[in-house]
Amino acid sequence: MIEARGLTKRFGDKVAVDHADFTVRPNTVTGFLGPNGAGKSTTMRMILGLDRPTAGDVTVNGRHYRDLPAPLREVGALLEARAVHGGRSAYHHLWCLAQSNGLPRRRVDEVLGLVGLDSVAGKPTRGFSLGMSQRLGIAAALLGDPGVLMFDEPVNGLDPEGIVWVRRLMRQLAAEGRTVFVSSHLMSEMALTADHLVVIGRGRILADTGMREFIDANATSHVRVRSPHLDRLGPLLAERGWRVEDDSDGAVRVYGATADQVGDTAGEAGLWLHELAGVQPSLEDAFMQLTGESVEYQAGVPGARDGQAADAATVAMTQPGGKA
Ligand SMILES: Nc1ncnc2c1ncn2[C@@H]1O[C@H](COP(=O)(O)OP(=O)(O)OP(=O)(O)O)[C@@H](O)[C@H]1O
Repeated sequence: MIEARGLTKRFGDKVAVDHADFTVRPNTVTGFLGPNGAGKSTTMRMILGLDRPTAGDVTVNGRHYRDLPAPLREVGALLEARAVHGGRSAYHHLWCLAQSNGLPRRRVDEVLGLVGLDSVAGKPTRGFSLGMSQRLGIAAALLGDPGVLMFDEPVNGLDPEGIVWVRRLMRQLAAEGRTVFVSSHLMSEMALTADHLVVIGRGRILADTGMREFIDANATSHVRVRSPHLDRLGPLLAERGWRVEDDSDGAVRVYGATADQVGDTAGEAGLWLHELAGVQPSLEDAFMQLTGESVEYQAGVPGARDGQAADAATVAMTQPGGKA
């Protein structure tokens, strides 16, 4: 279990983490989400005692990291996959870590096998791809067989097979009763991996909630409709009080209605439909909705208002079939 209370970190004038309260529980994969610069790495570094909080507190299993008698046996972490002495082999790197934490040599072989690096164990890590470095970082995190695991962007640089492997590993570690805290920018991946979410924006905790609850609270389902008669159907739908917005490729999104209601409305008016589908909101939809305001680095998008974030660009309200 990881518990943060009032956790705060300032770098000069910059408040990187601002009175953060959250709990990361066992038996669960907890996703740590936030836009670039939101404070994820700083939070993880404070959990591991690498950065000292300016105020507040964070504990692992009720103790500060620095007070843990055998840290690697209690917490395993992957923060910077590349932060490995490049001249050492993967085996040597892990063996050094094992020795300094009183762990047996056989554990090095076990974790190398677990992450699929046994065939390159003797090679210097400077020749490793980012994906191989990630696997080595995961091996190091697992070395002490700890109950608490933290991974900062673990699927960075991994190929699709590697991504599926990490997903299964995280879920398996949680199923074994461990506390798994993982950050990732890949929303679709996070949606498949995490049960619980801690969302941070500009250093503040914006949500600490279940995955389903988070999506339901921050995004709405809609009905996607394509029709050669949108110019007539749109006003009919709007008359019934449903919100109609342009979707991509000439389709529209209808909010507030079920697919049956939209289909019936079209049928009663004798209008053809080429597509009618109920669409559940994604984690990405909910995340963008919640964090749009807390994006620190915003990119301009052609056609968007000044300073509007590319990812946070909102779908323009239009008359169905008309122009934005
Ligand atoms: N050592 C430091 N000195 C000054 N500012 C820092 C330092 N470390 C982080 N920051 C600032 O604190 C804020 C939070 O940074 P942090 O790296 O924790 O964010 P993050 O959520 O991990 O971002 P990313 O997803 O881009 O890795 C940023 O504005 C960053 O520039």
